[in-house]
This record gives sequence, C-alpha cells and structure tokens, in this order.
Amino acid sequence: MSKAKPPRSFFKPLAIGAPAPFRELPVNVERMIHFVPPHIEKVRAKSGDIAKKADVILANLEDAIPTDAKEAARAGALAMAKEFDFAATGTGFWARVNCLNSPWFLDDVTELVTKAGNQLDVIMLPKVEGPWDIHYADQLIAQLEAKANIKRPIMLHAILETAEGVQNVEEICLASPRMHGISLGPADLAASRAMKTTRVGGGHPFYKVIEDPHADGSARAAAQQDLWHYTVAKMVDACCTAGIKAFYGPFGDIADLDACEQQFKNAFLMGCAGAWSLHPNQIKIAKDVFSPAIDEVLFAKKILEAMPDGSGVHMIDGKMQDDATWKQAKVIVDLAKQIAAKDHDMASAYGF
Ligand SMILES: CC(=O)SCCNC(=O)CCNC(=O)[C@H](O)C(C)(C)COP(=O)(O)OP(=O)(O)OC[C@H]1O[C@@H](n2cnc3c(N)ncnc32)[C@H](O)[C@@H]1OP(=O)(O)O
Ligand SMILES: CC(=O)C(=O)O
Ligand SMILES: [Mg+2]
Repeated sequence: MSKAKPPRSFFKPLAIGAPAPFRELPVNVERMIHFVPPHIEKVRAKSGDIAKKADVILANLEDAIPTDAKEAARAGALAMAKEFDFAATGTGFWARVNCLNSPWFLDDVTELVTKAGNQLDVIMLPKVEGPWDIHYADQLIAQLEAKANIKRPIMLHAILETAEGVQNVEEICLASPRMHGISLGPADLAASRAMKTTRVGGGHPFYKVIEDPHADGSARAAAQQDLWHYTVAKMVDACCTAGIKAFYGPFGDIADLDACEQQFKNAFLMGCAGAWSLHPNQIKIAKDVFSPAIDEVLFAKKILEAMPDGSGVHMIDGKMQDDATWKQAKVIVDLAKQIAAKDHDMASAYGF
C-alpha cells in the first residue's frame, strides 16, 4: 500500500536548485491546445500566426510523427521555442513528448527542459497509467530544471488513454503539484478498452437508445448517445478534486465541423476547460464553444448583482436563485472575466 507524502514535503522542489512548484495553477485561458507537427517546416513556420488565434501552441513529438522523423520533430520543437515569442501574445507553449516506455522519451525531456525550459509551460505526457509515471517524470524534470537553472516550474499534463489510467485517474491527478491537467485521449483509450471503433473521438451511429415498439409498427425514434460521457465525468471529478483542469482531447473527423462543435459543447458543459485543435479550422470552434455564451454571462451577472454575498433566496426571470446557483454564476462570470482580460471584443460583449 503506497503512502502519500507528508503535507509539508508535498510542495518542496524535488532537486536542489529546481524552482519550487506552483501552489496554485497560473490563471491562463486555455480553450484550445493547438497541435503542430514540428518536423514539417512549412507548418511550423505558421506557428507565429496561429499563436495570435490559439490559446496554446503544442509541438507534438508523439503519435502522428513518423518514426524516422522523431528527431527532426524534437529539433523543430526547439526551433519553435527559439523563433517565436509565444509569451508575447499570451499564448502557452507546450510539447507532447513520446511515452515513457519509448526510446525517445528521455532525450525528448532532456533536450526540451535544458534547451527550451524557460519558454516551455507544459509537458504533455501520453499514456499515463498511474501515479508512478508522474513521480518519475516529476523527479526527472526537477533534476533537469536544476541543471539548466530554469526559473519557473514546467507543468505536467497527462493524457488519459488507457483503461488502467482511467482506473487510476484520481491518484494521477493528485500525484504532484506539477500537475496542470488531464486530456481525454479517445483513440488510444478506445483501443485499450477493446471498443469496436475506428474513430478519434466523437459519437458512433451504433451507440444509441431506441424508443419502445409502436403498436402500429411505425418507425421507432432513436438517438445517438455520447460514448465519452462516463470517462469525461470521471476525469472532471478527479481534476476538480485536485484543483487542476480537464480537457477533451482530439476530434479526428476534420471535415465534420458540426460534430466537432457538439463534442466540444458536451465537454464544456460537463466542466472541461478546453479541447485540442488538430487543424486550423477547429481553433475557432473551440474558441467559441469554450467561451461562455453572452446571454449566459449576462444572466449570471444578474444573479451575482442581485445576491452580492450569495445568501438567501431570490427569484430572477421566474427562476429560483440561492447559494448554489450563485456559485454556478460565479464559475461562469470568473471564466468570462479571464477571457475578457485577453480579448477586448469579448470584454465589451460580456459588458466588462
Ligand atoms: C490521436 C492523437 O494523438 S491526435 C494528435 C496527433 N495528430 C496530430 O497532431 C495531427 C495534426 N494535424 C495535422 O497533421 C493535419 O491537420 C492533418 C494531417 C490532419 C490534415 O492536414 P492537411 O491534409 O494538410 O489539411 P488541409 O489540406 O486542410 O490543410 C489546410 C492548410 O492548413 C495547414 N495545416 C493543417 N494542419 C495544421 C496544423 N495542425 N497547424 C497548422 N497548420 C496546419 C496545412 O499546412 C494547409 O496549409 P496550406 O494551405 O498553406 O497548404
Ligand atoms: C489523444 C490521443 O493521443 C488519443 O486519443 O490517443
Ligand atoms: Mg494517443
């Protein structure tokens, strides 16, 4: 049976000279994590322009990068850190490294931290199965941060993409103060669970609920259900318990913008902070979906204004308000304020 670290040790740096872990997550708007294949020079070169539209730019070194381009992708990620000042546009710079049992993980992390550690906000770790994976990466990153004299801690973001990872998601979220959040990885997770699909996220026409038969034998209505509901709910609860963020991952049917939007909307409503964009067309969808709707923000502001300290019971537009709806309103207004601070158009639309 493993034991938790004593509370006073939890926030100590894991290597002499490494920066102290954050006690609170930095407040960043992260509606989409935009994936760039860094070995393709033409695409990499667009990162500066894309950074003006995306909240996070991620250099992907793992799946989708051909084996013979792994080193070129790593070099491309380092070039991105050197060539673009992502922080100047308020854009996060992340990298997805290869998984822990791959031949590339050690060099990915070593080079990224020692050569681009002061530019890199977050390392995304694929196929995390339990807290032991986070403990190993945490210690290694601390050693490298100390060696390279990195000034602020690099955070860790785990992908939830194996059945074992889902079983252990609470322990993964709580494993280290370096944890930034978790993304659902629906493609690998489907394979790991022996789901009979060939998709990257989204629904499936066979996964639906059908109404009872009609006496006259007429056609029965049926509706597709969300295959990811259980996992997203489990992930959101684990992340919120740990005070970190939950994200929907990729939506692979690039041409189906409606289905992408619907999947992102479900994730937003269930508590996710953002999702991945694999293609420039998905950036705007994520931006719109993960920004609260203007009428919701205006209504939430009405609740906060009517009940400054959240106590008692009020009726607003025919709906009962109390402490619990006040807290919901605060979630929406706090997010709207973060978005308004970044985006002047949204600030005036939200009335800030
Ligand atoms: C399960 C998982 O692990 S998901 C994560 C791993 N997968 C990825 O990271 C995939 C990232 N995305 C991509 O590689 C590409 O978007 C693909 C392969 C899916 C589609 O690429 P294409 O067929 O070239 O798309 P398309 O022709 O519509 O591209 C239009 C333009 O957008 C550019 N573009 C496409 N994807 C991106 C991107 N992710 N970032 C920046 N620019 C991009 C193309 O270079 C092209 O530019 P051009 O007009 O100057 O030639
Ligand atoms: C996101 C990811 O890596 C997956 O779905 O497998
Ligand atoms: Mg995967």
